[in-house]
Amino acid sequence: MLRAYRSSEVAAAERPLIEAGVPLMERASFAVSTAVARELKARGHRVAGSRILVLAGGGNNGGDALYAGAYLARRGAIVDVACPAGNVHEGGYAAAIDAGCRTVADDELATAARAAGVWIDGLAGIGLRPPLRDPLASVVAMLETERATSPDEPIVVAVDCPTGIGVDDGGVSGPVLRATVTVALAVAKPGLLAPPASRFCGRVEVVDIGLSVPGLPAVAALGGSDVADVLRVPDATDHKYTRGVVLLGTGSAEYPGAAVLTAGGALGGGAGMVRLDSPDVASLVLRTYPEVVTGMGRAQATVIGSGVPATDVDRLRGPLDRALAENYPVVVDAGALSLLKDGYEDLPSTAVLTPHAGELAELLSARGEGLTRSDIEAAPIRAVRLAATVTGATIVLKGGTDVIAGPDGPVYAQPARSHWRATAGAGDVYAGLLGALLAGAGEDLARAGRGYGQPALLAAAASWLHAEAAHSDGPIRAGQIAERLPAAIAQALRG
Ligand SMILES: NC(=O)C1=CN([C@@H]2O[C@H](COP(=O)(O)OP(=O)(O)OC[C@H]3O[C@@H](n4cnc5c(N)ncnc54)[C@H](OP(=O)(O)O)[C@@H]3O)[C@@H](O)[C@H]2O)[C@@H](O)CC1
Ligand SMILES: Nc1ncnc2c1ncn2[C@@H]1O[C@H](COP(=O)(O)OP(=O)(O)O)[C@@H](O)[C@H]1O
Ligand SMILES: [K+]
Repeated sequence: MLRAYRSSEVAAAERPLIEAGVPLMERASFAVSTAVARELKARGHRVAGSRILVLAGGGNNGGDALYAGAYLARRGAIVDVACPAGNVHEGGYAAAIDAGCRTVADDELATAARAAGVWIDGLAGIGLRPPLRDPLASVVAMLETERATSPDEPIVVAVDCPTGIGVDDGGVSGPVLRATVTVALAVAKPGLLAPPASRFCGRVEVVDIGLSVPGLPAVAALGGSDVADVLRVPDATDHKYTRGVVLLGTGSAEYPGAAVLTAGGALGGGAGMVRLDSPDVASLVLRTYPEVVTGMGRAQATVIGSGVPATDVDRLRGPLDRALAENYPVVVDAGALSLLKDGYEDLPSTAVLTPHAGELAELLSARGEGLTRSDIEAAPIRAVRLAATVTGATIVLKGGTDVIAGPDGPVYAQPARSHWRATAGAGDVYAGLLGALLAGAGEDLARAGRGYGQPALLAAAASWLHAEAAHSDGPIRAGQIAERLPAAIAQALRG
């Protein structure tokens, strides 16, 4: 699991170590130099003879970059050092010069940037309060133009974070120096995991510098082994009912395929049984999935709304109210979200809403919170937190990175592995899959009651599996994502 902590929490954890003389900057800069060497090696280059540009701001982030430049110069790299902020970390600068680095004047920076195969971004780290001001804003804009027009893209190694991102809120409010790899010191930061800032980070590597941050992370991203920990694996005592029954109120005469796709998601996600309560589309679903049982009956999780137009959602009130009354999890997707615009004031966290940004904007505005779709896309962490607080429910904001929050606990940010996933029906598969994971835990969730963080964790696990199943180098259909879910589960369990 990648755990991200806010800059104030990192700074507070760092303070006693620095006072005790623990050489954090030495460790951080060594880790950065190692990451640079590894990037060069991966492209068939050696450190010795490589041209490297250190971009150093006036704070400790610049210090890290300068000491890293010194290490690399000692290994034979040709290292240029640019300090465009007007001030510089003195110890780092002295070390760099001592190791043979060359200082680049401001008017030589573009030429030095073009000549270098690697840029080390130490302009600003967790001390940055965005948006970036001049002169750094102009420097970053110039470097981005340089990169866009250069025939050989440089490897950009960001120290702690790409300069310019909203480290704590994941926002992007001005120029950002896009990274190839971000070397996160000690822990990740929210902006490294959550969009839109995370889109500027490249690969995120967290390096151990002997600093741990206490408490729950603000944002987390599950990996395969975390998913394995929350999956319910059947044993010799299980049968179809104990594994979890998913009831689907999905699909309609207008959108019949959504019922097929949610059923595929639920079956592929390991439901013990899938029941379908959508008579209009039952024969179509049975043709693809004869395993599905039609009609009402007991279920440990309910999925409603995928492929159900607003004109037809009233029939879903019954299954929704029943799930809420019995405290069983319910996934409220697509058309069924419109039911929540009126009433349903205080939902439990076992109600999991799966809007895309447009649907979330509508839901929030019905609840008196005037956020537009673009406000939500610009600040998804804030939007899901707000929606979870206002509704009481667990929110899955679907997109290139799924951003998930319950009324308490961390926000989860689960990235797609391939953007070919953005295809019609992929969300239906997700809803069914999530139904299966919730059904597996349904009895426990029903007993645990309100405010319980597990639904968000299960939704994050569903996002990981969905991303894995949708991983593709070319176009993929939603039905194929459903078919690949069993392999994704097997992969998580293999570790
Ligand atoms: N945590 C750890 O474990 C360790 C942390 N370490 C490192 O310390 C870093 C944090 O260092 P930090 O606190 O000195 O701040 P930093 O990121 O260099 O930024 C401050 C500079 O940015 C500037 N600046 C600010 N806002 C700006 C704006 N809008 N536009 C333009 N400029 C702006 C600000 O200028 P000022 O506002 O003061 O004029 C100042 O010059 C951290 O990310 C990591 O790399 C490691 O060395 C050791 C272990
Ligand atoms: N840019 C993107 N890259 C990868 N996945 C995406 C992107 N945008 C959306 N997705 C995913 O595609 C799915 C789309 O769901 P949704 O909008 O509900 O579509 P539908 O209703 O057609 O199924 C979601 O699982 C979402 O996470
Ligand atoms: K940086």
